[in-house]
Amino acid sequence: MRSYSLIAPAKINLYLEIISDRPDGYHELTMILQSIGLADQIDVHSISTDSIRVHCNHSQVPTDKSNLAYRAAELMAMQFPEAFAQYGGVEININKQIPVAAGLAGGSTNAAAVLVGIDLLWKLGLTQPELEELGGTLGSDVPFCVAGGTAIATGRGDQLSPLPSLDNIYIVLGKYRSLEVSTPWAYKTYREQFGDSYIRDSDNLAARANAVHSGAIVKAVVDKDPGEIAQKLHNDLERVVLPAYPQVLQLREVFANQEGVLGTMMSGSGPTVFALFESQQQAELVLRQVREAIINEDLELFVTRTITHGIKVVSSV
Ligand SMILES: C[C@](O)(CO)[C@H](O)COP(=O)(O)OP(=O)(O)OC[C@H]1O[C@@H](n2ccc(N)nc2=O)[C@H](O)[C@@H]1O
Ligand SMILES: Nc1ncnc2c1ncn2[C@@H]1O[C@H](COP(=O)(O)OP(=O)(O)OP(=O)(O)O)[C@@H](O)[C@H]1O
Repeated sequence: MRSYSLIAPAKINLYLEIISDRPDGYHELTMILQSIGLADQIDVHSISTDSIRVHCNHSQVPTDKSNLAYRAAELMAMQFPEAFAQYGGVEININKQIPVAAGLAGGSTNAAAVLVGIDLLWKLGLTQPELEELGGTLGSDVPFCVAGGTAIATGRGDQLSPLPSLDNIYIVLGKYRSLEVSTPWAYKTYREQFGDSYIRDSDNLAARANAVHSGAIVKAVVDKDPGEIAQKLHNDLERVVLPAYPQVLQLREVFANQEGVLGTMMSGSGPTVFALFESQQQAELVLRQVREAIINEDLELFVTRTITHGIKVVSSV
């Protein structure tokens, strides 16, 4: 095969708790990550020159080396120079549907798809843990994007433990097109404001265990109880992003006041806000109500749902 098309789903954070900072400059986290139906399509194919080329239909997405998909291809070329020499270069087409810089792991899932696609193109036969490990060198969210489904993520977000799959919880996503939140800014601001409460004593296991409060939502996920999951949603980064972005706070409040919303929260470092629903009908109704409550063409709204997979191959030629 010389060409693969892959679906690269976005993620939301059902839970994000910051435990402490780390010597490597990252933060120690406890998260629950969830793949959702909103996805980009990534096409990868071999080309005769020994170069990496990226094309994208979205004007805000760079196509040079700063694109995470480009960096994923470059990493594969460096790790597997013989395969790169044998199969030649790679052309990557990104059909972007996931809002950019939105807290939905758009770049990370594109990178994950390129790792999976090149593994297939070059017949490397890498295992999922090997792909996840490579992904971790590109970004903290990339290993989850390879695996997908529902998972607890610890460490800097790259250590994954799968949870039972959550299928068909319906979701409305809201994002202001012109608002972007920088992930490094969000973590840095959090550290400046709340760093005093970090548990830095790595030997004090009891203190670290007490610092993690994810037990109730993990139980709700294991019980597959959407109402209970929605009650236990949590994201520490809301503490810095909501005060700095009043529009995001307002959107969250509008969601919270709609009938049928099980729960609402900001995803990752934002600014996307999501709300959870029992049915697609309720989700579509609330989308229309929010559109009427906030008359602003800058606000984009999507209905989607939880899904049980990460990167998926849809065709090969
Ligand atoms: C906000 C989340 O999307 C939630 O899933 C992730 O924690 C961020 O994942 P990501 O975008 O893949 O992040 P990376 O590319 O690894 O890191 C971007 C920047 O975010 C900060 N960062 C990220 C992850 C982490 N555990 N601690 C951090 O402090 C660091 O400043 C880092 O330089
Ligand atoms: N393939 C890509 N898709 C989208 N953005 C990319 C990509 N590669 C690089 N970028 C750059 O990365 C920045 C962050 O975009 P991205 O959509 O990945 O953010 P995000 O969803 O907030 O990520 P995360 O949830 O992992 O923190 C953008 O401003 C964009 O310039």
